[in-house]
Amino acid sequence: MADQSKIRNFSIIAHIDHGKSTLADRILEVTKTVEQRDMKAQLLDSMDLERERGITIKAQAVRVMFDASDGETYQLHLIDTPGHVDFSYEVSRSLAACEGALLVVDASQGVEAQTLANTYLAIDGGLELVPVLNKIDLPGAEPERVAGEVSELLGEDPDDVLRISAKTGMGVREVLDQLVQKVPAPGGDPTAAPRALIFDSEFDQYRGVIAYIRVVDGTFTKGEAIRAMAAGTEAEIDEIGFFNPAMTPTATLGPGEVGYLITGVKDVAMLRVGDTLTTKRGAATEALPGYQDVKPMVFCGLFPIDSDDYPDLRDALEKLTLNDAALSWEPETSEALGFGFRCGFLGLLHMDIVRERLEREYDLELMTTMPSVEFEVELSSREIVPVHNPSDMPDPTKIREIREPYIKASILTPKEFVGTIMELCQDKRGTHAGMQYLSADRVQLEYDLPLAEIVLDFFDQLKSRTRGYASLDYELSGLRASDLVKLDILLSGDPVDALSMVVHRTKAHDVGRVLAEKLKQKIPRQQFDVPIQAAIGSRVVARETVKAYRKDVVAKCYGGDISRKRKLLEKQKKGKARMKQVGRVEVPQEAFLAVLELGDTR
Ligand SMILES: Nc1nc2c(ncn2[C@@H]2O[C@H](COP(=O)(O)OP(=O)(O)OP(=O)(O)O)[C@@H](O)[C@H]2O)c(=O)[nH]1
Repeated sequence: MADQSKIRNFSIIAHIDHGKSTLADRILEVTKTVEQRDMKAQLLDSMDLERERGITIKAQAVRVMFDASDGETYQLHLIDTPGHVDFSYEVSRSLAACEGALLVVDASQGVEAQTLANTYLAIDGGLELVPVLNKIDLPGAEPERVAGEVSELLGEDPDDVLRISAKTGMGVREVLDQLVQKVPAPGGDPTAAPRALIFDSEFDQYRGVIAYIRVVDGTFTKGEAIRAMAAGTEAEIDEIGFFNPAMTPTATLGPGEVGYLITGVKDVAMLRVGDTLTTKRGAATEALPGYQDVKPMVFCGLFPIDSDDYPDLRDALEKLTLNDAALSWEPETSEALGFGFRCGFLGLLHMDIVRERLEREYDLELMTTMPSVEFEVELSSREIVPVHNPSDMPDPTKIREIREPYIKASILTPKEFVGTIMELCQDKRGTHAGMQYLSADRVQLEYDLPLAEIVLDFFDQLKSRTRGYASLDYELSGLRASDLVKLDILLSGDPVDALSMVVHRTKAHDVGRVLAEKLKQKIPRQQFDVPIQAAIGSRVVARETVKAYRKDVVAKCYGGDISRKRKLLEKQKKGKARMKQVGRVEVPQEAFLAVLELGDTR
């Protein structure tokens, strides 16, 4: 068994694009875990989608052997963490599997919102941090300034902060040397009842669920019967091993070691991230801390364009759920769109990824309705009902109170943009909750904001107002009562359920007006006039008309936007326009997402 004192478990944490994957690749090279010629760029990002989007979705864990300059050989486990706020629970579990973390900061950018959020997570988890300035090969690098920011954050001497280039490999060895000195060896009792943390789990078509584990106490051996303490799942270990970076079976994993475990279990929900594994014989009685059921935050309807595809969509969702415990769905029937599913996601990015996988891997053509959050509605009868579909909103006369989820947002920005960001936050019903200077030029703003506003277009607007310089991180802070109303859209006099939305009363008029205008641009001319109305209850607040088709009108001109969220819309333009017959009216997919563009004109 491995010498526990020579094990080091660490993650790399960084803001998106600061070079985490590149540094991980260099570490594999420096330690000769992979030969340079075998090195595929960004080996750790295994899914195609990830590589294409350039973001890390799944945590991975690689064992590397490092001959340090102190003459000792260390067994390092590098645990890669997801880089997006949607997956923050997975990040927290990956960090819980480590004693230390490399904090990578782009020397040409500086500390960003996610750098801060991850740093706080790591500090809360008691991790030892090794800060690193990356990309010093760039002409625009400002290592002195950024070292100052890092030292503000961690209290380090700025001169001790390593300066490296993950691209050229410069300084990477020194990083590992500093790491083995600073980060403590894992504690853990080899004789205690066995416990291991599942920090990630994924479904493999051939092998079933692969659980990524960090052994805390005792040992786990092939053939042994195990139990997941929160889920109650019982199974036998078919294979246990580590990543080198290929899966390498071994006989046992002991305290402090990181690896994988295969049991034949076929559903990731049975071996969930955050759960504690123990052995059936000599079982531990106390689970490791920090288990949480992840809850979906954002919901939307997914409907097949061709209603014959409904069973295929169900199959595809069932398969995806095997691999994604955070994805939830239930059948939904819409008068406008027919049979489909109401799906719940961790956030907008998660939603985008799932939708894309359904279309790409399962070859489905889908209509997506606008994203919504989950409201809590207290009826006059005091009964409390969750509502995550605007069309399910109860009759207003029966409602005592509607509560909506709020977030605490942390925004990092150069100080010149503070004014415009405050304006944006106020427009999004935010309340100011604090402001600090991180350095002479960089400011951290804190706001309490309704999640519903963030879900729509907050992030895009933040980026465009600050030319990409501001960064955002947030966490859920609870529910608050709000004066919300349901806004209905009627086409040719018929309400279209899939276009309903829940908005704040003070904004209902403006939103109704802009939405009607947007829909007018999106809905192509038909053989007859199509009146578009926005209404609160029976009160019409806005009206537009799509005039009947005339011969000289050739095609619709679709507006163009370039942000990530609107790629959703972009994509439609490339292929044939997706249309759905709603009553007498042909409605394109874009119309159902028109609400995402509201912010442009508001
Ligand atoms: N010039 C230079 N570019 C670098 C360096 N390290 C990374 N990059 C580039 O920066 C970009 C982002 O690097 P990644 O390693 O993908 O960043 P990441 O932090 O893993 O990003 P996510 O996985 O999206 O969180 C890539 O284009 C890299 O080639 C460096 O030291 N110097």
